[in-house]
Amino acid sequence: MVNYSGAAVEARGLTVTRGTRTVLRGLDFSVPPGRITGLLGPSGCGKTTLMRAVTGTQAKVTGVLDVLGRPAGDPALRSRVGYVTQAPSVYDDLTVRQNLAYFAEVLHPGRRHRDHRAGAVARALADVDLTDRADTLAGRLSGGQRSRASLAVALLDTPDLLVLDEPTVGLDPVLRRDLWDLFHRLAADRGTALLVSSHVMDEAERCHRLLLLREGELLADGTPGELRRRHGTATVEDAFLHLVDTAAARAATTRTPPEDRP
Ligand SMILES: Nc1ncnc2c1ncn2[C@@H]1O[C@H](COP(=O)(O)OP(=O)(O)OP(=O)(O)O)[C@@H](O)[C@H]1O
Repeated sequence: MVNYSGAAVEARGLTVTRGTRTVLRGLDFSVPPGRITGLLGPSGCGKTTLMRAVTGTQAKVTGVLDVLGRPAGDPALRSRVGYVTQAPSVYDDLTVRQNLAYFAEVLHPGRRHRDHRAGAVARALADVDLTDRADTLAGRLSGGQRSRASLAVALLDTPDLLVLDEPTVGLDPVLRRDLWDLFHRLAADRGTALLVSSHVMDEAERCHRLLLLREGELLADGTPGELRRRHGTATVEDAFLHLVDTAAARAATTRTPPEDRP
């Protein structure tokens, strides 16, 4: 269960520049514990950059960004924040169990942690339903199994915050459903806060809360139901399109000199 008070992530005026570009512009948002927060938006809008900032792997971050009550990137957060990037993070020439044992050893080296490591490896394998594949080389797994093996690595330390960058890309509908069921179990049973990015809008409906991002700005923040009601739409996707069109129209009006406006 969680051992911090308040939000898992609290951002105020979060701004990130990459190269000469401002990629995130003054974002205010929070990520609550025990809930799945979806981060949605078109390719290139800044989802990965936001996740990198939260996990302390992004340079040139300004504003306030607190994670589990500490500044993002604080060394004390290392074992409490799990991050799964878009690229699988397992070694192909090791079995799934050997991969997990290796990462567990990095996290908790030494003989005195041996029993703890064995327990953590067995639990992570069961969490992602790969126990029966534990002795298969990672290089021989299917795409979906490799994604789940990477997720198992992030689950080794039962993190309070799990940050997942497009975890369901390329998975078939059954695997996607199973993964979302797992995310819901982690949130409900362990109080884990999940921040999950996707550009698949039907996954938005599976989240408790949504952050809709476009060109580095937060277009909306609320539950799927709130977003649908606020914009009078049947789906979150329609609400998002409505917001995008409104933002584009506003930007066009701002660019047009007053004397040229009708
Ligand atoms: N190393 C970099 N240097 C400069 N700009 C970068 C760098 N990496 C990414 N960007 C730019 O930052 C912006 C946001 O990229 P980011 O990867 O965060 O978007 P995204 O929403 O995660 O996209 P996708 O859904 O395609 O993964 C993009 O316009 C991208 O071109």
